[in-house]
Amino acid sequence: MSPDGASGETYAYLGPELTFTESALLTVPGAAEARRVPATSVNAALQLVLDGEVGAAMVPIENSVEGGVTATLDAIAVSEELRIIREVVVPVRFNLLARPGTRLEDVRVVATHSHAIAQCRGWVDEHLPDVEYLPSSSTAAAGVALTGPGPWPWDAAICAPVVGERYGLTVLAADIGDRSGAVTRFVLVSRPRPLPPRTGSDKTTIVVPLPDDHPGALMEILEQFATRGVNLSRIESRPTGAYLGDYFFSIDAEGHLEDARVADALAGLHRISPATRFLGSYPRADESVPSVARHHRDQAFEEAFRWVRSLARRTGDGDPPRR
Ligand SMILES: O=C(O)C(=O)C[C@]1(C(=O)O)C=C[C@@H](O)C=C1
Repeated sequence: MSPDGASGETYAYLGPELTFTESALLTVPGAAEARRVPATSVNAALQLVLDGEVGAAMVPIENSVEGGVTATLDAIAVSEELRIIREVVVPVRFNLLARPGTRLEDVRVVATHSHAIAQCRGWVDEHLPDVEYLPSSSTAAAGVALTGPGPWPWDAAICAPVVGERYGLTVLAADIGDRSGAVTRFVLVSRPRPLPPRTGSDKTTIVVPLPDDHPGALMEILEQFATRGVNLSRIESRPTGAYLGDYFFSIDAEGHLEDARVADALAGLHRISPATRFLGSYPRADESVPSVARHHRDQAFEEAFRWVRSLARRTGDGDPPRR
């Protein structure tokens, strides 16, 4: 199967239609024509991949205001069978939508996704200080629920503007996000398959369990990247769930597994934390190319290894020294 979009690929995503996740999926070449299966949660979307019902799933992983999407971070951290093959970054803008005839002062209960309310908290506190908030499985699900027959569990929904346009809902307030320029990052996740080729502008996601509880353990992890000139674009600690204080680190590093500096950093991590897991190398959404010092480039690693091997030969008649 091809890495994305092309012939025969099928997709799951956090649905229903008109979620931000669907708009992320529609940026994948071929996805608009492909079979797309909406799921009611991140876990349900990933399960469709694991069950072989679809080839890949688009799920949110990180928001510029609210941070990591823990459902995704945890699900991909524990499964041996999931790999990230692509990332997509989508701008997020929110409208407060209601059935026609509803006025702002009528709104007692608002529903939306937990990441959306967190991004609109300032506006809601200022304009609807007494409102009750109900979490919904996605922004679009909260909007769609207002279009069915009553009784309605909430008076208004915080959604992408397109939800109002599609369903004829009234815009009670537009662009209510607290931070203009907010973006959410999504990842396309499949079962293990050949890695997307190295582009020179790539990211590698890994999970590193904290090896054992001793001073400097986190420093040892970070050193593996620092000494090889590998920049990190995200590092988050998540509880393993086993007991209080047991954590793993979810890390995005600049570069591809085929970059010698990244492969060498992973080898170092494996030595200090053997349960380190590789979750994929894939092209960066922003296409930015990291500046890599001469001594961290592939050629410098190759030359250095050649030099080390040559030392053994120079000690005698060509055979490595005996122990
Ligand atoms: O509810 C949606 O529309 C989603 O796609 C989920 C989600 C998220 O998980 O962060 C995506 C983008 C926005 O930040 C708010 C909600």
